[in-house]
Amino acid sequence: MIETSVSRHHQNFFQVIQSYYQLTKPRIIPLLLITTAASMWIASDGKVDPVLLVATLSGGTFAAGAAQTINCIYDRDIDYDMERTRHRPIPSGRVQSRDAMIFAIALATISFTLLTVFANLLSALLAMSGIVFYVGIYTHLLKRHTTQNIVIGGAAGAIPALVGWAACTGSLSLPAWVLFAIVFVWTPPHFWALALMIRDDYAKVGVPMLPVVAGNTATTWQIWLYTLILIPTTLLLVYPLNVSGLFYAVVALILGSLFVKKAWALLHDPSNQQQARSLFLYSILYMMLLCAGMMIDSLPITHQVTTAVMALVAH
Ligand code: HEM
Ligand SMILES: CC(C)=CCC/C(C)=C/CC/C(C)=C/COP(=O)(O)OP(=O)(O)O
Repeated sequence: MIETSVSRHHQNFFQVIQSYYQLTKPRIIPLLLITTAASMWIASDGKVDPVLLVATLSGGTFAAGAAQTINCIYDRDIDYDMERTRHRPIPSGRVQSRDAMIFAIALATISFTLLTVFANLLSALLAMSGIVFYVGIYTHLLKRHTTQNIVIGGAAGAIPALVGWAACTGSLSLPAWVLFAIVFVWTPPHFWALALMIRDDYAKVGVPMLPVVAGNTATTWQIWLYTLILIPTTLLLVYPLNVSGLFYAVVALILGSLFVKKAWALLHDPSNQQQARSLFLYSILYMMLLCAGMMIDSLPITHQVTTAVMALVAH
């Protein structure tokens, strides 16, 4: 079908490496890793074993790379038709589907091995379930069939937080599920803000992304509602769970207020591409800084400083 063998034969070694690298959609992976790291920091009270950290983040990287590669194979038809995705390695003919599948299986195998050997079986199985969920549930079952595709599919992107927790503790307790919920609730505003900007691309290939089916106004309402749920969800770590403290609470509230402000502006101007773009970019910065806030908060020194400051204020 779309695959051509033209360009494949004209690539030098580095271009081949680059093509395989691109299959993993590498720009998204760092943020997935930041959520994993934040989870690990909280799970181990700010004292993460460096070997475990490196092994878990590597395992997470390979699993996410495998998931994205299989997604690239599955979606090659629509990727070819959309401007934004046309130049990906498979639709542009630089990598064959069969080779990409071998690459994905290799990545998944390395991931499973790393996580089982250096962390534990639970974290390895969770990472594999992330691949299965992203490919089987999101890409296959939902993406082309329902406007709720990314809401339910967003669970895949929230699994790395569980992987981090499991790697440190060997189990999944309540805080792990709150971290999962934070990424889960964050995903709809993150993605729909972008979908507002590239609505026509999705419409062209018949992917029923919310703005395509329900329109801009309905989408900004949904973004607004998820944003309102997101803020209290982030605070569950402070109360009632008490695994994060004052520093994180302040960070979460400041970052959250800005999110609400941007979602509110978009709600009142649903067709403003600039606002949508601003919210999309901010969603990424938000998740980075929120996770950084969790990590800093979990450090013993932060606990000492905030306790001292509280004591001063109380006097
Ligand atoms: C079902 C859930 C999600 C969908 C459908 C989605 C979709 C997208 C899309 C289409 C892009 C634009 C990428 C491009 O231009 O090639 C994007 C960008 C991005 N996404 Fe998501 N995303 C989801 C969840 C997540 C999650 C869970 C994370 C990490 C925690 C994440 C992190 C990012 C980042 C960091 C970018 C910016 C990449 C860049 O610099 O271009 N996304 N997302
Ligand atoms: C633990 C583990 C392995 C988890 C996997 C999590 C994972 C890969 C999440 C990615 C979410 C994401 C960026 C979807 C892109 O959607 P899309 O495919 O619709 O984007 P596109 O339109 O750019 O193709």
